[in-house]
Amino acid sequence: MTSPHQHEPLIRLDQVNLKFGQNHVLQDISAELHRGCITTLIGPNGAGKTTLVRVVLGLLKPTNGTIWQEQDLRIGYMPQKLHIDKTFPLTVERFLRTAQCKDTQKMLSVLTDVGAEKLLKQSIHNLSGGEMQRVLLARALLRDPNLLVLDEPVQGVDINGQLELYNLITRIRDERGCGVLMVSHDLHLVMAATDHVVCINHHVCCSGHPEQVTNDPSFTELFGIKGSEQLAVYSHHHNHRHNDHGDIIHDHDCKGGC
Ligand SMILES: Nc1ncnc2c1ncn2[C@@H]1O[C@H](COP(=O)(O)OP(=O)(O)OP(=O)(O)O)[C@@H](O)[C@H]1O
Repeated sequence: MTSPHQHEPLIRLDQVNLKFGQNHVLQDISAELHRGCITTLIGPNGAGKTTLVRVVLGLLKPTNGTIWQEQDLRIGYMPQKLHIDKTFPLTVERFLRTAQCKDTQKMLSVLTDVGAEKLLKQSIHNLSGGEMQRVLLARALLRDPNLLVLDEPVQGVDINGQLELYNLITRIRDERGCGVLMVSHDLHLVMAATDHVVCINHHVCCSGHPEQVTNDPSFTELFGIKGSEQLAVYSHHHNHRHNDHGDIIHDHDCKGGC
């Protein structure tokens, strides 16, 4: 979908810092999210990805730095995990109602958008990993978001299911023209459809366009030609290393990576 508003900024972070006590988790983070643009946030365990997402969601206030957001910003959030007590009977319909939606037609519409319209009356406890992710995505769409925030959306899903979910996210972006911020735990694989990659390890290590995987035999072997065409490796060009606390050690021959 093309729109005159495409690529307009939705949210802008400028020199954002956040400390939990002595733990300086976010250090001078500057980034922009745009309409119609998929931004993928990558980085090692404990790098501050989820913390940054929580700042974007407005759940955490930065220690210092500024955040500008468009007046009409509506965020749809898909969490990393959801713990629902197995003894608590819950259908997909009742689960979607927890997003303040009582309109069954609207629920069916978002479930149809994610290819899960048959699941409305199903117990949430009987869903496969991929079905659960689709239902979580449908819930995020109920608010008609112009920014979708997805924390590890393919977690617990097999490789074919992952590719399907990535395709689905791209289609939703194309149809709705919304911006997408996606957290990925994988340093090596980001989908080719990602427009922008931001790698953080407390600070922004590097950011830019993902590189297309073309003739890498291991990718072709793992994912097949179709899959490898859709996956890209993000090359890291660092001019620094980190010590054990994540602080920067300037080094023009960076061996440590992010
Ligand atoms: N509410 C909190 N209070 C104190 N420390 C926190 C809090 N939330 C996160 N942290 C700390 O901040 C650091 C970054 O955590 P965060 O969850 O943002 O990392 P992450 O990059 O998302 O990690 P992972 O890839 O493992 O999910 C960690 O050291 C974590 O212990």
